[in-house]
Amino acid sequence: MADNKVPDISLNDGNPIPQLGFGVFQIEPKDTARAVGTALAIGYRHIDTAQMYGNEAEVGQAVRASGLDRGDIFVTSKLNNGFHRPDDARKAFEQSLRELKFDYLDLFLIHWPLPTLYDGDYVSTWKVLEEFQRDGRVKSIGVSNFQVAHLERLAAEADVVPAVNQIEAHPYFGNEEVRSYDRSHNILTEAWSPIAQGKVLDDPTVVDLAEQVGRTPAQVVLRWHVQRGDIVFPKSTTPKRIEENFGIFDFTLDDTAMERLTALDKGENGRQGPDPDTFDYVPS
Ligand SMILES: NC(=O)C1=CN([C@@H]2O[C@H](COP(=O)(O)OP(=O)(O)OC[C@H]3O[C@@H](n4cnc5c(N)ncnc54)[C@H](OP(=O)(O)O)[C@@H]3O)[C@@H](O)[C@H]2O)C=CC1
Ligand SMILES: O=C(O)C(=O)[C@@H](O)[C@H](O)C(=O)CO
Repeated sequence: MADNKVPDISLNDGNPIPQLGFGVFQIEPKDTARAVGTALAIGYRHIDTAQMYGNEAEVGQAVRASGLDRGDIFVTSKLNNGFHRPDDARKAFEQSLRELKFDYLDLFLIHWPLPTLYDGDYVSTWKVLEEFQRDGRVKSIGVSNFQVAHLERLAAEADVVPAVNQIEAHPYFGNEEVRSYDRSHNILTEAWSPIAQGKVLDDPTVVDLAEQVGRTPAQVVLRWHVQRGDIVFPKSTTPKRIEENFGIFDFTLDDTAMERLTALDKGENGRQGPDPDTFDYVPS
């Protein structure tokens, strides 16, 4: 059997990103260092956190406790929704570095475009991320939950093309229009909720394919994502599942299997999370 080795993908700025990472949304701060420590011990080298998750400090703690070099672990965080105004974004970014106790981040994202807030202005926010990249405190910058219209505005008004766009994607919501824009503009798609928070795992097609290839439903779905070329970072606090989700680079799905999973797409009805065109949540 082939070795299970996580490949790096080159971002449009030349920096490498491991194609599989570990997501920490909805992991309580008290459980985060243990979960991230388990992931790092298994071999994950990419962690996806956010200011909104309230667990950056514990992610930083787990990185230091791992004994690994900081430079060997790719860490992403995201600007929280209350901080789109340039001065607020500067302060919030500095707070992330303080929480993590890092002197740089590998990737920093605008978490949501919030087109109905801040007079629809995410461009001035983006220009502040360009500033962080220029001064070396973040290696790569990107966006999350940006729809095609939002990306088109950045293309027209900003200097740097986002390295990634982190969007909801899984077999029930392929998000192909945004993925297709990303692909044709050299923006790497990161698929959030890659197993739809577990909701796709008992789908009869997924179960059937898992039996055919002798893998688990989660492994089959995660493998579908990586064969589409996207980045994934499934979340789990269960050590056995953290290990299971890591084992996706030593088998392949054939074209028929890929097509059967793609055909599960329910369009907008398959979306599990908020619609980025209307989402306006700002933490109090
Ligand atoms: N940019 C954005 O707006 C968003 C980004 N994200 C990012 O994407 C990451 C992943 O998405 P997330 O929403 O957490 O959902 P996922 O699709 O990763 O699913 C996580 C859920 O699935 C369960 N699970 C994990 N692995 C398995 C398995 N092998 N078998 C069965 N069940 C399993 C987990 O349970 P348990 O923990 O109990 O094992 C948890 O309930 C987040 O952690 C975050 O980093 C997510 C949402 C929005
Ligand atoms: O997990 C994230 O990154 C999110 O943005 C979500 O928490 C999102 O805000 C949501 O699901 C709100 O219901």
